[in-house]
Amino acid sequence: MKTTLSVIKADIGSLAGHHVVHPDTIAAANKILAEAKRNNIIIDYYITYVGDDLQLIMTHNRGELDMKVHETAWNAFKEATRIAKELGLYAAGQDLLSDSFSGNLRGMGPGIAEIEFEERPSEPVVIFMADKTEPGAYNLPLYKIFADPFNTAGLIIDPMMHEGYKFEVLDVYEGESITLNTPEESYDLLALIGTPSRYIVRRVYRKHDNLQAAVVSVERLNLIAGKYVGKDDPVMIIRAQHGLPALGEILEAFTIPYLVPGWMRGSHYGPLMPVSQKDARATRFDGPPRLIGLGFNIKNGKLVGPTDLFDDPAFDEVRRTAQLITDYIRRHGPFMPHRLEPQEMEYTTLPLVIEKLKGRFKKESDVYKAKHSIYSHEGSQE
Ligand SMILES: O=C(COP(=O)(O)O)[C@@H](O)[C@H](O)[C@H](O)COP(=O)(O)O
Repeated sequence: MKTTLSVIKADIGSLAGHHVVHPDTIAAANKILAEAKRNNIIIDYYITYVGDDLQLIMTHNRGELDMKVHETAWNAFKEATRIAKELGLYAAGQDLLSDSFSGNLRGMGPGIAEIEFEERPSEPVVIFMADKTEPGAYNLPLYKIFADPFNTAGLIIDPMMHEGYKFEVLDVYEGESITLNTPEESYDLLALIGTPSRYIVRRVYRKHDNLQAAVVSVERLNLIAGKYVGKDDPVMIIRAQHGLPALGEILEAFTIPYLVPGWMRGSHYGPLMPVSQKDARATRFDGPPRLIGLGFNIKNGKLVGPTDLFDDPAFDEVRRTAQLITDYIRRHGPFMPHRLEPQEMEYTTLPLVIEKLKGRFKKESDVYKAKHSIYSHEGSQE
């Protein structure tokens, strides 16, 4: 029988601002998941958080997008929201865009990463969870892990990996997807995923046997809601070892605190800082964007672990570099390239401010007029 690993997350309200999940809301979600386990809807579960996002990690045999599993997650988020409201936590129920559950959670606000597989004799998985950024933030490490031999030695050395991997990329503006093969189509792949706000790596497969190796939650909240409702704060599952990238090759991709969009008001680029669970809280300028990584083994659907992967001095220098980048880029204040580009600011509250100034602009010669508005997607470079 196949096992499904479902990681479903939502911001249902947090303590002292968009900062950290409150333990009482975790306890509320725990009651619902414990009951689902007793009723054999799920086999096992683990609940955690990164910043203000509540993370439900569940195993079962029901496949992806299963109604009962998704309803369980929905009920857990609803119950946690009820407690968040009782405690007066900030932005209670923020990511629950709908009032009632209908079939599965797609398009309802929570982020979803699910993967169904035949368990190998030993099944190591890594779950990454980020706060104050968006799904395209995983494009860069996924490329490094599955396509860059300077990161992943196994691409050269291990015959099971040597043929390469297939990347399924979603265009979130057009609602289309494309699958590209590496290494032969690497440049085409990079041409797309170098624009991570639009082209998001959703799944990765090993080429020679189609084994699925990775999945990302691709929901972009603001595109779904049509307005700013917080950042998507994506999760990613990667299967490791024995013909897949080794744990250390997966973690190697996070040794540079690369710049991601998000941070304060979802409107700024900042370094993605890998931290331990105890530091998974947004502080400086509501950030900097944080990433945690938990490692598990899955045996007959049971979750063995976790191990807190960035709780390690080997990542101290990465964090220090992230602080230096933070200091440097913060000095740009409201100026690009710290602040996001206009197309992305469209989903924040900035257009309301600009709208107010509209009547005060005076007509000038057409020489100064561009063919397209910078706030319109039409005719843009993307
Ligand atoms: O990005 C943020 C929240 O995103 P998140 O909830 O983590 O998805 C924060 O920086 C807020 O935008 C900021 O704290 C202002 O919040 P409000 O006062 O507008 O709620």
